[in-house]
Amino acid sequence: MLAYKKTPPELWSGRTSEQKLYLHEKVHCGTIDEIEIAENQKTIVLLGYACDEGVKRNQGRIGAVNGPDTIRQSLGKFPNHLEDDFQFIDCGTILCPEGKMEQAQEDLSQTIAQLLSLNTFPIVLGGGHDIAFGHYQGIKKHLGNKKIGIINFDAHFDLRLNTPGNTSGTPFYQIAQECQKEGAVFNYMCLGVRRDANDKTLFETADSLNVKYLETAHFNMHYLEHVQLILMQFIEDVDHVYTTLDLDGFSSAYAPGVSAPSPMGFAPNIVLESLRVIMDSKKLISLDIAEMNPTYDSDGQTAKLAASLVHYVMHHK
Ligand SMILES: N=CN[C@@H](CCC(=O)O)C(=O)O
Ligand SMILES: [Mn+2]
Ligand SMILES: [Mn+2]
Repeated sequence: MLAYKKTPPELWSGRTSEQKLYLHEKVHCGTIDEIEIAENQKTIVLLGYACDEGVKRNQGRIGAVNGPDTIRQSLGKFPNHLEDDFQFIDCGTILCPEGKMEQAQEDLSQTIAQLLSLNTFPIVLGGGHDIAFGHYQGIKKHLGNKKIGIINFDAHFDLRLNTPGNTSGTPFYQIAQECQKEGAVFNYMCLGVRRDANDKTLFETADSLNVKYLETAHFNMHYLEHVQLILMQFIEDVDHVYTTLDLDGFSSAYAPGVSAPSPMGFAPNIVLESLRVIMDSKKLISLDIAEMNPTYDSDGQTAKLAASLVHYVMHHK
């Protein structure tokens, strides 16, 4: 691995108790090689991807390099409702030395494949949305020829052509290209797409790649039944689901701390309802949260939202 940082346990802090009432008291920090898993034990592993090189290349506002630690600091203060025999591990952060995004993605991919082979459930904290390319590669390494469905909650398709180079705006185009080369189906759904944040060519690319998507106007509680239905139909067609949550899909009223904010973005309740459908399917193999940018956060509210999402997923696994 090119660059990696073990999480210092002091990063996790909060109220103290005798009964591990808080997540900072439940978590164990260690490298992937130190993880010991008892047979049949449920294990959730947090992994950081501290990289905003892709955002920089995409002409965005940098700062997401500090996303993973900020989410950890917020999450540590949350209550722990996990069963005693449930393991919660923080296996550190993949770093991205200046300009080395592709190497960081490769390191992420290797680590994800290893975590999945250990039968754990990874939750990756970003970092720019280039996290998705590395994360997907790792899942694919582990699953071989199985059908992977990608569900992205995002204001953006992130289907920009990577001919000028890979960025935080190209991950799903890169995956689509790879699927095409291998003669595999590209199973990609994007929920919360903003017409005012994706140009005409991106909609054309999405259509030509048979991407399933819902625009923000139709991704809210008024359309709950429809949202549930299209999610169930999408999930039925694949063997496993990889979910990626780009915080910039949320309205900036909820998530100001991102590289590219969305004043007219979606609200948390429809995301939680969607996550419930995904988790009930029992096909969710791995998840990440992208684009946490503490530089632009206000009163830690985006970090808290990200931590709430992690908390929700952890407690429904
Ligand atoms: N990760 C994706 N980012 C968006 C950025 C949009 C913007 O700069 O406003 C994209 O490329 O589409
Ligand atoms: Mn994105
Ligand atoms: Mn986005």
